[in-house]
Amino acid sequence: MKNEPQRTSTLPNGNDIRLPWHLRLPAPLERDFADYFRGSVASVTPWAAASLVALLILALIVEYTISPEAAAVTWRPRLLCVMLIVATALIARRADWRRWLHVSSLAVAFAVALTGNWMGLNVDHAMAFGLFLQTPLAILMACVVLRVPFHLAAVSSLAMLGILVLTLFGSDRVDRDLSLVLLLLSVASASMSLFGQYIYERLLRQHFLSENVLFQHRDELHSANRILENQATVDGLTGCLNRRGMENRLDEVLHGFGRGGVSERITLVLFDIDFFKQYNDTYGHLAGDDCLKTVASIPRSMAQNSKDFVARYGGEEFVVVLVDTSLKDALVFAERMRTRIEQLGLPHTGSRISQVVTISVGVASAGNCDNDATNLIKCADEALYQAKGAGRNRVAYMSDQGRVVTL
Ligand SMILES: Nc1nc2c(ncn2[C@@H]2O[C@H](COP(=O)(O)OP(=O)(O)OP(=O)(O)O)[C@@H](O)[C@H]2O)c(=O)[nH]1
Repeated sequence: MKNEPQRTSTLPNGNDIRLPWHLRLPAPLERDFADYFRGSVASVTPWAAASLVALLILALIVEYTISPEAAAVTWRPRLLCVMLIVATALIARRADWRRWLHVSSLAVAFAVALTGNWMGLNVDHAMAFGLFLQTPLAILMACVVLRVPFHLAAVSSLAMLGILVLTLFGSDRVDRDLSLVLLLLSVASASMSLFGQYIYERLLRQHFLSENVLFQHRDELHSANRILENQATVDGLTGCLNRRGMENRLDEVLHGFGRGGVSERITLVLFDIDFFKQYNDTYGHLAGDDCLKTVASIPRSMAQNSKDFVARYGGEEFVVVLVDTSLKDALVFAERMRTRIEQLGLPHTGSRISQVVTISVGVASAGNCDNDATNLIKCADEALYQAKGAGRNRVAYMSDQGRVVTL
């Protein structure tokens, strides 16, 4: 047996699209489709209008060639129809007028149909009977050329056929048999054009639905990508950026600010929990995880600028990047963060320098470290190493002269 490919998406694909016979879609989709339909019609309306105008002018030339007297009667209604067609073409060009497009197209169709009937009764020539056939022509035009929606075209066709019946059978001028032939011809061409319009609209709706499904698939894919990207750059335990996320963001801010020429105002604060190995050994790994979460929450609550960010650089090492901050302000930040973590009073009996959890901090400014991410981290790491060496639970920084100073 042939293996069917496994479907992972819950969204429908092209084969799942089934339209009801009446073609109506659920309300919100139907509204979107109406806009989509008008948009697709608007692009062809000027061409349709041009061909209709050409047709009417040709009809007038033919009428004039056959009978100049007849043309003297028909040119005015023809001109009225041309004016309406031009108005419709203009409506199609303006997006804010397009809601009138179908109304205007129907007005054109009715004008051509009714003037045909009127001319049929008033032109005193054998060809006058042919003018009654303008009624099906108008239906055809409304349905196919100007692409009026099927339900509107169907109702209008019925109305126009009703008018044709009244005109033909209400006048003594037209022979009964001829009236019947004209009516049957009209019904036949109206049915054909309506059928064509039904098929066209069905295909258009199916195309619209396929596109809709495609957009939904695209959105689903985008949000899946966003989730994956988030998972790839965020640390699951603390909710801070992970190392990869940090490197991306740091490059971004360094380059972004570099363009503005102020990347020296980016400072990097690197800190590490003192004797964390002993913390794990004393309280267990789970308690160690809780400790990491609590400690990380302090710089996160302190970072003010929306571009600042906190990242977990390694096991119990964190980075805070302060954007548009001088080294002096960053040192104030670092010292305050160190104090607040100490003041949390998280018991740490395994620490050799305190009874509570403390951190050591290294600070470096991009201005002092070549405005480069790798160098900036290296400078901060050097400062952190010195802070550890100087007894831990303190802040050290890389000075302008490239020397590490411990506070
Ligand atoms: N609970 C927990 N522990 C972790 C995690 N990641 C790393 N660690 C632990 O963090 C400890 C880091 O130990 P060290 O690098 O020796 O650092 P330290 O004990 O803090 O020593 P100093 O930095 O010199 O004060 C190791 O014991 C790791 O197992 C984690 O996600 N959860």
